[in-house]
Amino acid sequence: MNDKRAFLIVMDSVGIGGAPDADRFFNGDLPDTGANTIAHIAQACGLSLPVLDGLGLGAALALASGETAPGLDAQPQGLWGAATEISPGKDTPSGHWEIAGVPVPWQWHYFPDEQPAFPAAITRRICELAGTGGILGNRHASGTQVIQEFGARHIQSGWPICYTSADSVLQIAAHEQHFGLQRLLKLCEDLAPMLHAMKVGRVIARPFIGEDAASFRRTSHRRDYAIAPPADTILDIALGAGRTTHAVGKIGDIFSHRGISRLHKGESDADLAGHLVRLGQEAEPGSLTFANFVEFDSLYGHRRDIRGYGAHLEWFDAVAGRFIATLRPGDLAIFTADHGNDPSWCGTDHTRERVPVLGVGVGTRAIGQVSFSDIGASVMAHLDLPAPQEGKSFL
Ligand SMILES: O=P(O)(O)O[C@H]1O[C@H](CO)[C@@H](O)[C@H]1O
Ligand SMILES: [Mn+2]
Ligand SMILES: [Mn+2]
Repeated sequence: MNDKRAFLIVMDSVGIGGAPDADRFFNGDLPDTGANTIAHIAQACGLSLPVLDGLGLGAALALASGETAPGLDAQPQGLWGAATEISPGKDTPSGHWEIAGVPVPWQWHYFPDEQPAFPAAITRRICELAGTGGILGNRHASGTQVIQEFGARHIQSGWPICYTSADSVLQIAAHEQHFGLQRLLKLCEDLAPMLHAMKVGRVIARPFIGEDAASFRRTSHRRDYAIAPPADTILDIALGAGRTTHAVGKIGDIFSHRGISRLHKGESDADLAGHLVRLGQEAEPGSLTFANFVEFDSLYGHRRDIRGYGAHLEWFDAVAGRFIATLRPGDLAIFTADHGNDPSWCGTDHTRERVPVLGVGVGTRAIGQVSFSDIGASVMAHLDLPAPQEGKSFL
């Protein structure tokens, strides 16, 4: 067997602008045209990313969008390029599945930005499963704001807080103790088949703790109940060929737990960084490690926190350096992203953008403009495994 290892690392929402179809995606009434996560953070507060920029982040930014950014001007030393998505959604599963060789072949169902957001049949089903007389929320919302607003009424009435966003999701926030964590997870799991049948991508359990608006806080016990990918992804192909596949962070949930040998979860990106560095040291010959670092998106992008996002990028850059130091000759590591989430943009939703493709282990190489699925095809080529249904290796 080929001993080479592959590491595919998704920096969730770290986009570089330039998506050719950005005008078809919206935050509120405003199209995503011009959104650029990396450029706008760098222009607002400067960025020092010696590792990622050294691989070619600034060069990829200029290639993707024609933008330059202060501090991102190194001569690329790695494999570098920019990837464009074709799936009709700017959500996390669409981005990851396409990276893994399976663009989304259907239109997702989105709930309208109206009140109520959910049709009566869904509300009835939630009430029946939860044993409650109603639901709270029932609209588009930010998850941190919705628990501030409805948390106290939730504790008092016992009704679950149900909300959605510009993504194809139905999210249910409920208190870990007053409602019960296991009860919330069971509710979401039992509700998911109805939603999946209508092409709603995910039902997401959003447990929280605290006793009043000042102390309500979401916990790391979030769980996503996602539609399964419609074809074999690189994880299915690698596992099916007898390779070990490591899923770090949300990857298990995103792929509906298919094609995964071992899950490595954590409370925070800091925990996941520990897993990634350990896997760099320990992952088996021939293995595939697929990691997602979610906090760029969940803590900073959706919260429109430009400085927080910038600081997290700089923290991650140091993690990337520590991880790269563990790699062995023959290994390939690729850093990329699944969509944008420009914290300088209006609204609170993802932004349609191109993403960087930054590789370590194959020398300095400009790959130019590629597609999301070329990333998965390249990982499979590196591992000497069959290509997924879409994509062409750039190696
Ligand atoms: O505001 P919160 O609850 O973090 O929701 C965000 O998280 C969801 C799933 O990733 C997205 O659809 C976005 O709305
Ligand atoms: Mn994402
Ligand atoms: Mn998100």
